[in-house]
Amino acid sequence: MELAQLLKERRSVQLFEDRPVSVKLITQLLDTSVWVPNHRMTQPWRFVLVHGDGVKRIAQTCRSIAGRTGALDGEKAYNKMIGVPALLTVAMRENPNLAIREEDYASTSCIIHNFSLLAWEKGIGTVWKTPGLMHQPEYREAFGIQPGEKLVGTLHIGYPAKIPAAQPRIPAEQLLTIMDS
Ligand SMILES: Cc1cc2nc3c(=O)[nH]c(=O)nc-3n(C[C@H](O)[C@H](O)[C@H](O)COP(=O)(O)O)c2cc1C
Repeated sequence: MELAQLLKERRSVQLFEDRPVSVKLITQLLDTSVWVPNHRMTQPWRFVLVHGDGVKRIAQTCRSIAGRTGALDGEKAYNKMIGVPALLTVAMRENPNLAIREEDYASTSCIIHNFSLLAWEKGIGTVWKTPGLMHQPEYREAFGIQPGEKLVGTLHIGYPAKIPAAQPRIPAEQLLTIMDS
């Protein structure tokens, strides 16, 4: 697939087939995804992949957080998670220097999008999730996220059961200022 087509046709997928995604393939895609630009080459990222019975454990954690905080319907939170074949949580070491931290976040975000595109090319769907509950200690603990690490998000990964329609983008022409002097 041409890169331009891949960029435009990738969608965030919320519903997945009940079919596992190979851990070997995910690892290979990740190994390509880390070839991002990274000022100072800090490479502050790390990944936690949860699949199989692990997803059930995370779904139970989400239900328990929802029950405790009352922010979400516990069963809804559980059911949303239990249907996801694989969860990839991306963590980033938080540099005390704000400028470096922002650069690091930019690079880590590039990895996530690289991964989503490479996965899409293989017929695998993803969605980058940053739910409110990911800031809760139990969610961080469930993925083994350490103090001093930013949880950048959790990617839901699987073969798409439904591909959502594209949401229109503002043409870049309307957002572009060109200066020639
Ligand atoms: C930083 C970031 C956080 C996101 N968090 C969520 C989320 O928590 N839940 C969700 O359903 N989608 C989330 N998304 C996906 C967006 O909703 C999605 O990209 C947007 O609706 C456009 O759809 P598309 O990716 O299919 O083009 C997130 C995307 C980004 C970049």
